[in-house]
Amino acid sequence: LDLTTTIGNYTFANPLMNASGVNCFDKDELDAMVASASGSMVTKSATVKPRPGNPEPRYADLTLGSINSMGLPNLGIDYYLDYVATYQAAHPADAIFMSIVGTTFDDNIAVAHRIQDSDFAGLTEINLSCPNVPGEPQTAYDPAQTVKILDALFSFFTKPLGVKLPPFFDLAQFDQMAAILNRYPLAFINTMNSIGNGLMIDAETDTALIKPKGGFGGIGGAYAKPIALANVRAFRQRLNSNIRIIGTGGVHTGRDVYELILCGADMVQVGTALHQEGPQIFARLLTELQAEMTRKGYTNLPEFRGALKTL
Ligand SMILES: C=Cc1c(C(=O)O)[nH]c(=O)[nH]c1=O
Repeated sequence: LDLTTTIGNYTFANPLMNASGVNCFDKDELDAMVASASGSMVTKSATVKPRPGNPEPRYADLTLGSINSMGLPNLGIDYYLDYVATYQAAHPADAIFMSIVGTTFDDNIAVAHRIQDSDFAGLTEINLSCPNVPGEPQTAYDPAQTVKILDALFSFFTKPLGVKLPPFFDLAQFDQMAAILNRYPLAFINTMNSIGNGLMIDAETDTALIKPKGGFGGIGGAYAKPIALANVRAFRQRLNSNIRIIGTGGVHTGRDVYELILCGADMVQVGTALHQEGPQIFARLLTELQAEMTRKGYTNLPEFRGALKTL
């Protein structure tokens, strides 16, 4: 079966990759992604300077997913630029993604300049949806701030650029956000980030599971799947066809991958399940995706991409 998928001038052998923040913090984790069966990979969202992140416990596995308030721990943009420079020299034909984020408007611009001025030849994902920087609202929930950042970025950034979005829950919000995004030459959007500011409790101690923010953290995993399917579908229905879509949220089986593509996804990222199962999950997901395609009589992704039926 043909699992190739394309974003702009980049073609990937298959649509699977990690979600930023999972299995991509340092060289060891990134090398494990390179060794996996994934079609591509993305680095942990990088800030201008390294960050230790929030106090622990800041992550917990849940029966139906995960909760995290990591607080943007990362080794800084220079570390990840070094890693991708080495990677590109060794894999000139394979494109990977770098994720960037700023805790202020100026930092978003500064970290983007670092990529623009580098030899990085892959795709850049700017994170407009980190829910766990105390005191900082998720950028993409503020339309004016989103416009301000995208106006500034596209005044100098010429490399392929996409945005990582938080989930939206109202059709008017889909309309408003899509109208903004359609004004820019985006290579892709990635929908979605974790569902911000959930809360889970330890039954023995009646205590919040994680320490930061009084236990509030982003929710991923099975809890996220219905929201991710809807966000992929809603943006596919609203965005210009030249803006591709990466679908993220709730992937645990090949059928989950299939359903995000059915809703319109070009690439599919795996977060919580990758954290819980490890990079060998990609070989399992590819086997299961191909089994589902065969069951449905498809031999490639465009045959069923966006083909969700409604009653
Ligand atoms: C980059 C910060 C993020 C984090 C974090 O580092 O707390 N967790 C998420 O679930 N999504 C994010 O975008």
